[in-house]
Amino acid sequence: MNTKQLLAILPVKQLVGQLPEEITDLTADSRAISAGGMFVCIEGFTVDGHNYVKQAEEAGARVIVASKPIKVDSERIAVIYVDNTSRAISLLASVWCEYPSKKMTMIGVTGTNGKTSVSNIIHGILMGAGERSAVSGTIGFNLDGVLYETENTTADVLTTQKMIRQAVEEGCDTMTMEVSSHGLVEGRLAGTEFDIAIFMNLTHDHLDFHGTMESYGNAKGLLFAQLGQDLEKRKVAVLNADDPWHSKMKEMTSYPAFTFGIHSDAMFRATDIDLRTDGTTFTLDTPEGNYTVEMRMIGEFSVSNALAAITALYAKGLAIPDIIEPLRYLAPIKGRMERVETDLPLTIYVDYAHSADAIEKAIAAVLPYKPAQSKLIFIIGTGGNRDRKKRPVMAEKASAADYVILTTDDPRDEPYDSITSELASGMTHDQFACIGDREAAVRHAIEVADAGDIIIFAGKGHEDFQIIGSTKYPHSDASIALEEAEKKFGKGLIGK
Ligand SMILES: CC(=O)N[C@H]1[C@@H](OP(=O)(O)OP(=O)(O)OC[C@H]2O[C@@H](n3ccc(=O)[nH]c3=O)[C@H](O)[C@@H]2O)O[C@H](CO)[C@@H](O)[C@@H]1O[C@H](C)C(=O)N[C@@H](C)C(=O)N[C@H](CCC(=O)O)C(=O)O
Ligand SMILES: Nc1ncnc2c1ncn2[C@@H]1O[C@H](COP(=O)(O)OP(=O)(O)OP(=O)(O)O)[C@@H](O)[C@H]1O
Repeated sequence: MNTKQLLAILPVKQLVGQLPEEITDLTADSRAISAGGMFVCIEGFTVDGHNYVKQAEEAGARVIVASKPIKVDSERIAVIYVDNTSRAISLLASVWCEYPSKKMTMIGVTGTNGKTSVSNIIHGILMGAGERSAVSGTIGFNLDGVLYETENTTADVLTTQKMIRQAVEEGCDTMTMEVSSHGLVEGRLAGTEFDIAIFMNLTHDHLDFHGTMESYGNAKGLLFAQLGQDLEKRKVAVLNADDPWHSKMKEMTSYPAFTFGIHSDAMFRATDIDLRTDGTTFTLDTPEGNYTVEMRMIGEFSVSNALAAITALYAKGLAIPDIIEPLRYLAPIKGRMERVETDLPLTIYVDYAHSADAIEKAIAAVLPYKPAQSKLIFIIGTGGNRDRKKRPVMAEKASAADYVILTTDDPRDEPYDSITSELASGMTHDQFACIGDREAAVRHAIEVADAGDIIIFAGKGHEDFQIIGSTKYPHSDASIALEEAEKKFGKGLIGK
């Protein structure tokens, strides 16, 4: 790209050296720079990008954007000094990618729980309806059926713009993004113009980062505030009327709000809900009449997620029958109360619940169907070096199961005992075991299981690793469980 065109947007404090005519690449990662590129030094939580100038120089960077004095070979490299490099990369990213979000319908989904589920339901319905669609979030960046790995739920600002541009180039009509509170606060969505913003819920999580629920709620509110004020644009807030925080989100925007709910009066409401172990049926009350919805996902929380997706797609302009028909065939979302296919005398689910509310909802999804003499065994862990206040609250909710195994979920540098004992302090009964080593915890679940029991392995969901120290080790709850179950119950497993 022409350098002057790229830099026109930037408030430059000082330029040292000679700018090249063209820039071949833009990055904030010295490990990813290519010859002729521009490297922006970002001060992160862990390291300072200004310390990687030498690597960028060696890799062929031609321009460096910095906010602190740096030393380079000024014959070869131009340095642009700005006040704030994080702000600079946001501005540069939008110009570099040519404001791609304006060229598609952009849907943002926020909330403590349900972001991955809702965004993938929307994507699945659109794909089922024959549209080209992209979705980004915890599971990765899915571009019209091809999955790319991502580091964060909401990627950094440059990666975000590059993903949206790629979706535009691939001819996608819609991109749905999971919007985390971290992403909003850190400005990762700068330059992303959303058309539809969805709010799911706000419950205890991430208080290590946000401090209070109020500040956490305000962070989520940014998605709605950032819809803007240009009333000539057709933008819609889609809000969960069952969550009290929805009125706060409504206050954050002047665009119309479409509501959905199960327990509250809402524009899109689910009634006559039939929750089963193999799927769910409900009546959908809408401004355009009533419809019967059938889907393969289980639990009341999935009804809420489906309502959010239906309401958003209606706001986008789809006819209701065209939304609910593909929904009927949609496979359950990976790692979200996903039943492991086996011919064992056990029912096994893999789930991603790692907040108190999600644990409560996951258990409630199966408890009513537990055979009379059987147990519900629930395995839950928390991450090390992260929000510690949520541990006892999570265990309190897990106590709804008959037998609970308290373990770790990416212990990082924290000792196992510190995690499991803080979890144990919230248990309301004594039918539990603390087993910090997650593999041993999974094996223990099978050891204590009898024919007819239900086991939920919670917290890992789609993830296939466990982070110990700073190393990612391969780990699959389902594979370990099936291997152990094969020893105990014999052969004939169909599962993964
Ligand atoms: C606390 C936090 O937000 N951390 C994010 C942040 O990392 P950081 O500030 O530590 O980055 P850093 O390692 O200090 O690097 C600073 C700069 O130096 C550069 N660098 C670094 C090393 C090098 O060799 N060369 C180099 O140029 C980096 O590219 C970067 O530009 O910037 C990184 C790049 O964008 C993110 O991947 C990282 O997310 C980490 C992995 C993380 O765990 N984040 C969590 C808290 C988070 O954001 N979670 C939410 C989901 C929450 C939910 O469950 O709802 C999310 O959206 O993912
Ligand atoms: N609407 C909901 N309300 C409460 N719990 C939910 C809801 N949807 C899903 N869950 C529970 O939360 C877990 C995580 O769901 P999902 O991945 O969709 O949420 P998320 O917001 O993307 O989570 P994360 O922010 O950690 O990526 C699920 O495995 C399920 O147990």
